[in-house]
Amino acid sequence: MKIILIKCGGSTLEELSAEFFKSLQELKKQNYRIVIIHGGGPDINQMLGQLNVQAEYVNGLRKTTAEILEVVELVLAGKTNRRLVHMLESHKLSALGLNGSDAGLLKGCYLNKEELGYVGEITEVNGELIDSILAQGIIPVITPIAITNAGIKLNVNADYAAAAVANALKVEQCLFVTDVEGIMVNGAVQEILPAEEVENLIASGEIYGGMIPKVTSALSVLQKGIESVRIVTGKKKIYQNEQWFGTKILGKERLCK
Ligand SMILES: Nc1ncnc2c1ncn2[C@@H]1O[C@H](COP(=O)(O)OP(=O)(O)O)[C@@H](O)[C@H]1O
Ligand SMILES: CC(=O)N[C@@H](CCC(=O)OP(=O)(O)O)C(=O)O
Repeated sequence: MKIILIKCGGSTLEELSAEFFKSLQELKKQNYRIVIIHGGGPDINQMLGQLNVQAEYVNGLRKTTAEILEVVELVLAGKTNRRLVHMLESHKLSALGLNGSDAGLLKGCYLNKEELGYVGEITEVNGELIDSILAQGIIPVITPIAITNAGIKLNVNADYAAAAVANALKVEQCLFVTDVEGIMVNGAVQEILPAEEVENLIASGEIYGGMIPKVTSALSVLQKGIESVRIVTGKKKIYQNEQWFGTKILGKERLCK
């Protein structure tokens, strides 16, 4: 089974184009099974703003109090996930919204309870549940909330959640769909970026902010032997006639071949 994991960033959800959905239709016709994990940081911040709650981040991760966790789940599962599933359905792509904390889909543990509060990292993925949905030709659309063994819900950065699911399912392709056409270096979008260069680009500041968890996740996925990881915009097509768009991050072994 050829599985593609697609992470849809909150930055792009409002702007997903008809071409993007057409690409997904084409991928399905080519017998790819699609799994989607979504973000929604901007949606959460908008709601926190309405509630007069200040958003705070440490290294790009949201400090999550019990009150903020409730807002995160309300927004991500109740609004963002619903909207994305509806968009897929309106493009004739059968989709099922899933909260990561249900049926042990995403099991997790605290990342740094003292500093970040209810923020988690994923330790286990219920791959059988995902496989059973994929077997029916349905796209699972996953909200990145994990659950601990003690039944506590945790907020997980969507890029890291995507990497954990990609690694657990051993997907063929992993795509980070965002609001830029790819990774830019000296103002130009890169078609191919060797994994070795990524750390230097972070150190030099060419890769910064929200792109850092994406490339870090990409490297973790490549280390597990997944063939290719791409950063691509949702404003245009991501795939057509066996051609992929965006920046391809190339793993070390691949580069040697
Ligand atoms: N080298 C780079 N090339 C392209 N974008 C970059 C780069 N470094 C940082 N960025 C920023 O990363 C952003 C995407 O990350 P983010 O806003 O967190 O998106 P998402 O919500 O999709 O996860 C881009 O809009 C851009 O501002
Ligand atoms: C722990 C943590 O930071 N969780 C993220 C989850 C959403 C997310 O990652 O959304 P984007 O992909 O749009 O950034 C948050 O609360 O914003």
